Amino acid sequence: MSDRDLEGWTIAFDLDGTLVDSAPDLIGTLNRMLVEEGLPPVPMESASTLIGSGARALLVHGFEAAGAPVERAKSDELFERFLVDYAAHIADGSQPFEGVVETLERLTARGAILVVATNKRSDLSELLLGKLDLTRHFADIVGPDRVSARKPSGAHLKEAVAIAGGDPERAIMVGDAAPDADAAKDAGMPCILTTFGFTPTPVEDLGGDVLIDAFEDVEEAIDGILSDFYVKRALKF
Ligand SMILES: O=C(O)COP(=O)(O)O
Ligand SMILES: [Mg+2]
Repeated sequence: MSDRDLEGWTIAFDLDGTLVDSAPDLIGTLNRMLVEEGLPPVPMESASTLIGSGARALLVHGFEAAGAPVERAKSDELFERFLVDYAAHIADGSQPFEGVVETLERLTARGAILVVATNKRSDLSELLLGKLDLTRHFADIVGPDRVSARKPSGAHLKEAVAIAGGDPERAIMVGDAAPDADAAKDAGMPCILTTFGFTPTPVEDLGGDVLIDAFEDVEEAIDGILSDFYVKRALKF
């Protein structure tokens, strides 16, 4: 096996719940919004049912969880306040999951292109990854505002891979929730799912190809997917 055996392959990573445990700051901002509205905060454990589809969805589901009218959560004014507060606290408590830096370094050394495909707005994703010193690992950071349709649409993944200079036919998705698994299916990409992320549906039921309990296991999962790919291709000839 050559040292750069992942040359020509792109790995697309989801952000929240895959690369970064961003629950403390997302739920922190949500709770400040709830308290300002005279509503009870939600417990940190509710992160898994609230995070995954972007900030607007987080606000709506958070207000629902607090028993408040969702109309209020949908207001632009509240959404703007949420974004300002979150940007100011984006890396107060958020941390990369264990093994992220080492694993991304190894994948890059093996020649893979790495890209972020997230439903978190691009500017906030850049801010968070910058503060955690993770930006240097990625060819690009692609939020929903930079593509024609967000996850669960496969367009998000295919366009993110292309923006990063990769080939969508030779790409693998790594995520933690239904929007990731569904987008991968829609794009025809193999999908690796973390079991330590945020998903209201049990991760076993999302239809991922491989589940990983630790971030560093992503490398072995990629190797398994690639060997299947090359075996199938060999059988076709
Ligand atoms: O912030 C969110 O709700 C979603 O972000 P993700 O797509 O990186 O999980
Ligand atoms: Mg996620």
